[in-house]
Amino acid sequence: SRQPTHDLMAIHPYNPLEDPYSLYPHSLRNIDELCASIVRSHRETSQYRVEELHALRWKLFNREEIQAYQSKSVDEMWQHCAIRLTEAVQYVVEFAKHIPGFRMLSQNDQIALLKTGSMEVVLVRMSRLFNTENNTVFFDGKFAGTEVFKSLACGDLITAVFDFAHGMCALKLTEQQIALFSALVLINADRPCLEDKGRVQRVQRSVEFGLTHILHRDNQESLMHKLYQRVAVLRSLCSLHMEKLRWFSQRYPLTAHSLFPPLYKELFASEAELLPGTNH
Ligand SMILES: CCS(=O)(=O)c1ccc(CNC(=O)N2CC3(CCCC3)c3nc(-c4c(OC)ncnc4C4CC4)ccc32)cc1
Repeated sequence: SRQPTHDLMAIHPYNPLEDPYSLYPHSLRNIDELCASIVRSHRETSQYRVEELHALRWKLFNREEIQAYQSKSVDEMWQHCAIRLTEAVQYVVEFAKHIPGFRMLSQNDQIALLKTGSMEVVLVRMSRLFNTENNTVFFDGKFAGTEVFKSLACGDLITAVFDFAHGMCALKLTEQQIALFSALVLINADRPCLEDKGRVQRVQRSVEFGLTHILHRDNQESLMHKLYQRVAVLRSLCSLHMEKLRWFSQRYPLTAHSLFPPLYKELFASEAELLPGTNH
């Protein structure tokens, strides 16, 4: 039976006879072109190429550098991380803009999808920054273990992020599979506050078809089910993050509301907090 929370990965049976193009009136001639444009967009906006990360994988923070991170105050470290995360989200916004069909959606729906999906895509992409051999993540130019994030005072969240990344790395996804999976995480017709759900659904279906097409071609249809499960973990990770963010904003209101990068107000502030006139 279809579990309601996982309809994002509704299994779309691969039917080679069905011409995907006939289903989705896109400017693209066929499903290969759709996949190619999403993969190209992922490559151009992935912030770090896997080859670069591989070359840097043993560049670790030394004792002094770790000490420096750990002696930051909670709000200093959150602010420092916020800047890094905002950079990562901006690349995801660029990625979204080149997903065929995304720009055809209304401004409101584009913001609504990014508001709820950009953090999820950042987390999927973060799994590419992991070196599972020494349990470190590429952060601030070097590879960092969980101890670097101690002063964030949210060890459970960091542990959950590291665990999620290990789970993603275990799937050994190719860049093409990560590209299509990221697009599918973003284009989700069940996100709240969508004006034209039907239109988002059509774009979602074409991306779903692209992912099943790629997995069929790679002879890895079994991955779909595992990606299915990853989406559920992503959701819980993001709600844990929002919970920490609420805790942090209450404890350090000044930092959260004035120092967090403007993207915060754009993407994460609740409607009530949005400055008048910035409503889309
Ligand atoms: C989104 C733009 S925004 O609205 O302005 C915005 C909104 C919220 C925050 C506060 N959260 C935060 O800073 N977080 C949370 C998390 C850890 C849990 C989930 C992602 C994280 N991760 C990183 C990060 C990495 O950021 C690019 N890159 C590698 N590693 C890491 C750390 C292992 C977690 C760096 C900051 C960071 C900041 C900014």
